[in-house]
Amino acid sequence: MTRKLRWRRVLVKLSGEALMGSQDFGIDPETVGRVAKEVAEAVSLGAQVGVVVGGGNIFRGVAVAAKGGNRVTGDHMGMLATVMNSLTLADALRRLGVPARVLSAVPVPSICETFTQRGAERYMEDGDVIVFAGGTGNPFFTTDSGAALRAAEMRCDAFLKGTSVDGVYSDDPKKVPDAERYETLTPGEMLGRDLKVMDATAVALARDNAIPVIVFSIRTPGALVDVMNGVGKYTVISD
Ligand SMILES: Nc1ncnc2c1ncn2[C@@H]1O[C@H](COP(=O)(O)OP(=O)(O)OP(=O)(O)O)[C@@H](O)[C@H]1O
Ligand SMILES: O=c1ccn([C@@H]2O[C@H](COP(=O)(O)O)[C@@H](O)[C@H]2O)c(=O)[nH]1
Repeated sequence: MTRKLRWRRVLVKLSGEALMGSQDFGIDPETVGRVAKEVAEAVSLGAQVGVVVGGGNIFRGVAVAAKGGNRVTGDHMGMLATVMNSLTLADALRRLGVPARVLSAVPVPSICETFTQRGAERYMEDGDVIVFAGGTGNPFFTTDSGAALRAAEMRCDAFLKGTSVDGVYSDDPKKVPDAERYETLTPGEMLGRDLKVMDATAVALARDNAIPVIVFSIRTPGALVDVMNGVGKYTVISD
């Protein structure tokens, strides 16, 4: 018996920091392999999958600005960091036999294709996993906003944010141990309470396009497939 798919097409946002594994910086190949396997399993359920990887394991523009440097240059470097993460994830997917393509909002034509909505649509319909690199292509944004933008452009049925915590809490659970996890929240509640797990632009963009956001822990093995099957621990943000 074939299980009914919860969503036909999903955008999976993976935290850059999750790719570090137990390291303090950079890319841990073993962790990338484990995450790629989980994406491959999501694909095997029959869904069309787009992925956005953050860059926090390598570089964030705000870190430059905090030290008095040029924020725009810092953001350019951050976007290039997401290209690096995307390349390694796509390679790991291909090693598992999953066709994967990196489409970057920042043109680096000798390395990967430049993002166009039409190109991405064609590849997704063919069943390729698209790894959307370079965020929005603009400074002063984050990959969460880039992911919400791609989810809207690609008409995804859900935006699955895989991060280092297993949902949205009443406060940052890493700082406030007795913070409570929400099962569901509306985007209005999320924005009104200024909850920080993802930026307000991303929440608003998903809300305006009626795309539910599911926040789950990509550090928990199997959590992505559980979310696809509607089980496990996560928070749903939707009206
Ligand atoms: N109310 C909250 N509920 C849950 N997490 C929160 C909350 N407030 C702050 N956080 C923090 O937000 C973090 C997730 O945001 P962050 O931007 O660090 O991750 P990311 O987007 O997954 O990573 P990256 O930028 O590397 O892609 C969590 O690690 C958590 O500590
Ligand atoms: O649209 C975008 C997306 C990202 N950036 C820069 O990249 C880093 C890494 O992304 P995270 O979302 O923080 O993981 C980000 O801090 C920005 O510096 C960008 O400029 N525009």
